[in-house]
Amino acid sequence: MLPGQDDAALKAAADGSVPANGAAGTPVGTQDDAVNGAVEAVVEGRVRKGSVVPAGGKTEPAGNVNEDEQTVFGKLDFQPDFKALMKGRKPTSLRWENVYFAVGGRDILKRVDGQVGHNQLCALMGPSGAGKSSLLNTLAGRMSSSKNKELDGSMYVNDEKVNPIKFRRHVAYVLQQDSLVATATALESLEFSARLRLPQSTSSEERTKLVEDLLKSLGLWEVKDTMCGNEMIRGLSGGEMKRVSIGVELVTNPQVLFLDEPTSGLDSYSAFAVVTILKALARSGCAVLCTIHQPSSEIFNLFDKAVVLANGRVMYNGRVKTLPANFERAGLPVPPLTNPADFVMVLSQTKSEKEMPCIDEEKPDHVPVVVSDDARAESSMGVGGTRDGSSIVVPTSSEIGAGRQAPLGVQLEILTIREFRNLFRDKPALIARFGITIFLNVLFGLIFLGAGDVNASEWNLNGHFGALTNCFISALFGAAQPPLLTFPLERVAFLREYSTGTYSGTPYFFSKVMVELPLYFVTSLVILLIQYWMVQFQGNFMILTLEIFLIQIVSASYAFLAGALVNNVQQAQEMAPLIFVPQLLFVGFFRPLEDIPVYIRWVQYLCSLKYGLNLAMISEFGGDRCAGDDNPPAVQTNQTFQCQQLLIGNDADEDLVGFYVGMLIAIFVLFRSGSLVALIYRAKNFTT
Ligand SMILES: Nc1ncnc2c1ncn2[C@@H]1O[C@H](COP(=O)(O)OP(=O)(O)OP(=O)(O)O)[C@@H](O)[C@H]1O
Repeated sequence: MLPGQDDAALKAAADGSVPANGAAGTPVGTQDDAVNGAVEAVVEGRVRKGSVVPAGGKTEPAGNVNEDEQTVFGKLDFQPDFKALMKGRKPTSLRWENVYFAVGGRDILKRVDGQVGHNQLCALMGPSGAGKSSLLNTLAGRMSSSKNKELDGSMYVNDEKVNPIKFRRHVAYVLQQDSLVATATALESLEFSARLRLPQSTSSEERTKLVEDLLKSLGLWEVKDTMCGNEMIRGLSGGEMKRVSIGVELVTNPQVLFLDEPTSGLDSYSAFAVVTILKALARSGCAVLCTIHQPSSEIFNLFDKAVVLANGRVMYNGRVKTLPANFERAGLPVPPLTNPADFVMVLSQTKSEKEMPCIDEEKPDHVPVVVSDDARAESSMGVGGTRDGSSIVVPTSSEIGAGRQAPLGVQLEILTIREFRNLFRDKPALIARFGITIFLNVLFGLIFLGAGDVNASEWNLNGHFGALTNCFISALFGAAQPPLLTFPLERVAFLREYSTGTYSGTPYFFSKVMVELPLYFVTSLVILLIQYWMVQFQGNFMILTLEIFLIQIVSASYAFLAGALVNNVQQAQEMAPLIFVPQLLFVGFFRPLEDIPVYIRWVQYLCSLKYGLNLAMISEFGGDRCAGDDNPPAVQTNQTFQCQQLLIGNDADEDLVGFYVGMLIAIFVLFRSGSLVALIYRAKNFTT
């Protein structure tokens, strides 16, 4: 048995109350209607003894696809087969009734009903703004809570009323935008998901087998070692990426799969491959509902049924095969040689609300006619009962992100491995990071060449001090840039993984810290290795390196907090002045701190540059380090005096080294904690 399978489902399979999925292996689309009907009756009889399945919500026969599908695309060059994944699982049907959603008093979903029958693949269609994503998100338990949103309705799984939020762990949701880690291969992406989302009792052999089966069924075996890629890293094609996104969600063996426009942006063959996979999944027992825009007739015909929304109402709810006949009966025949999908989309966009048909095959006595607005509202209200019976409730913060999770230590280990892999594989970012650091520091070294040589006759304190402050200020600026973008760049992937309970925020956050600390140490070393001898600094090499390291990690803390508070890269970049400008203003160079109004002076305690520079000045100009061994005693005394005056003038007290270090550590802890809280709070309160 594969992990994640339900004991009750296995028991039901054993006692014959459900079909042994895939055992029949009946190819879809090859039977004539009589055979189809017979197979359906058999399957239906075994699955739902004594229950009446409405016409549109028919059970489809289980089995494989791709065996005899007659399409212009021919057959796929791989066999999507999810029987092993869904083995023992009772086929799932999904039904929703009376679903109502309003925002700010505006009705978005006006009490809609629909159903995905056993083994069915259902398309959710409609023009932009019709309410497709709202319905999908509602059923997936992903609707956000807020004062101005009203949500109501009922959802049933295998005819049992469920709360979509409580049912979330059995649901997989594939977003329109692929949110995969660019440097992870297809295999690693699935392994990551399997390692963190499968029960910890799953053996590594079971996990490996599951991931391999999935890669083969998704047609990804040949490209399993290719990185997902992004704009900078060449990787998988769009269709392959989409299949990886589906695979990442399938590892949990979901009962219901929702997809938001899985074919968007794909060429027709890739779209065909994706929908064929979805059909195979449906045939294996998973209820599949996906929004889709303008499918070609080839792809539309792969769907078993369609739910078409227009202006938040159901315009069509029934089988794809019978769609033309149903519209003809409603007096709206599909013109010859017209793709029925195009026809319904045009209809939904051109008819006024009053003229809009309301065809629902699932109503036992449905009469597909154009009904008046009032009558339609009434009939829809009548189906789902009253609001008292609503099972759709808004998730609370604690419910979002909650789910089956590996222990924190395992999460941290796996996330840290992924971070390190990401660091080393993202060569352009690594080269840019170190390339720019080396270039700039060589430039600084040349500009301040020999400025710290206290034995030279042309030594002057201003140049020496300028070299030191420039070294620290540039280290601060350089360190803040990458982390400022870290969270915004990874936000979509993080939210997907967090909302599916793959991991929690704390290990994610600490995995970043684990990678960042050694990285900043190496960067600090590179900075000083270049500048120390070019400038001829006088302080202890290792102490100066540690001070640069400290100022870098504190500076990164501000950037992490800013990054955790924004939604995208652009907003993050706009936050940059907020990090840098106060640092410069509260260092005391432009206006002595005691002259800054007292009610704003406290900001100095949050600015790390001041403490970092005080430490650097003490290391570089403290004691008799400015004297110069080769200088005559008078010059030694003079230079030492100048340096002591510099320390006094800048409030750098050699007795307060511990305080400065403590303040830097305190700022580090404060801002890191702040960014962790912000990250988790925003992720918990984020819903689509
Ligand atoms: N949280 C929300 N706040 C405000 N308006 C919303 C919210 N969710 C949905 N809407 C509005 O509801 C309407 C339906 O949106 P929805 O995203 O469900 O449509 P859709 O059919 O999926 O459209 P598309 O195909 O363009 O994605 C839109 O006008 C949208 O602006």
